[in-house]
Amino acid sequence: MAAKEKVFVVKVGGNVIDNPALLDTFLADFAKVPGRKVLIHGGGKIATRIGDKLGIESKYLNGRRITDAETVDVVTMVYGGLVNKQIVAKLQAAGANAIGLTGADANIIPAVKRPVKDVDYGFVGDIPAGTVQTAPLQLLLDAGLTPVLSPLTHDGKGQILNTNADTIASSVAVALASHYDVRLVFCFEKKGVLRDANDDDSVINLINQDVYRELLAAGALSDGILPKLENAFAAIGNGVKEVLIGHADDLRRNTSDAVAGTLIC
Ligand SMILES: Nc1ncnc2c1ncn2[C@@H]1O[C@H](COP(=O)(O)OP(=O)(O)O)[C@@H](O)[C@H]1O
Ligand SMILES: CC(=O)N[C@@H](CCC(=O)OP(=O)(O)O)C(=O)O
Repeated sequence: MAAKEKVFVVKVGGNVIDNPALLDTFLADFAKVPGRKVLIHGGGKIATRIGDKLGIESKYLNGRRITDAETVDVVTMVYGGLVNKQIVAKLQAAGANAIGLTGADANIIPAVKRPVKDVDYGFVGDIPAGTVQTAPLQLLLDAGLTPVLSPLTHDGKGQILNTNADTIASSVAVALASHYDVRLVFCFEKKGVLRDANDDDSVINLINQDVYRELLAAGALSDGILPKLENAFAAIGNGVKEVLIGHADDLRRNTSDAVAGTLIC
């Protein structure tokens, strides 16, 4: 069988997006990543700040934003508009022919509103296995374009849903893995997953299920690192060839043969 072509699926998070110098360096590096690539961005921090200005308080539970009717409007404007279009413009300036999309565009990411159990997350979308549509992404990639996806999905009935950007990255990577050799790289402002969240140099180079359980039991993981690891394991368990979690400044290394940060296996 012929070897599959390679695709890099890269996710960049809110702390990087909120730091203009870090973001510019990251986007310049991303533009230079050779071959087919997809960027997924977050922007939670900016949505929180703009929500505050509008008098709309942000509430999170288990790393997910509780998204009521007012909040879904804020995140639609911030993720689908401001953040997505600024990233696309910067990538164009850096020489990558980027095209910015939400998961509603071309029906790339149909989702299901999270059912109310103990908690009502509001307009938060879960992505059922096998629903991401790869055909539009393949068309764009074949045309030499670089899709830039915001963390918005839709329910097929006209409602935009807010979906954690790490979940989007993992689901897109898994879907593309049927067609390509996929390396998924989560980029944030730490050098990797840390054994001690207060010690930036305590990076764990390799995390398997046993180490993951041990870290959970030790209480070493909190906030946004929880959905990141859940999504990283979902990707590696469902056909994605390589999954890395590292610093935005290490993107060049993490899209080459070298690895900097945490490898998930
Ligand atoms: N053990 C840990 N290793 C790394 N980050 C951790 C750890 N425990 C908690 N965190 C927190 O998780 C955050 C990463 O999640 P998040 O802010 O959602 O990332 P992103 O910017 O990619 O969206 C880090 O900024 C850090 O504050
Ligand atoms: C449901 C949910 O929590 N959605 C996220 C989407 C943005 C995101 O994931 O941004 P980061 O990658 O910057 O954290 C939120 O609104 O915060």
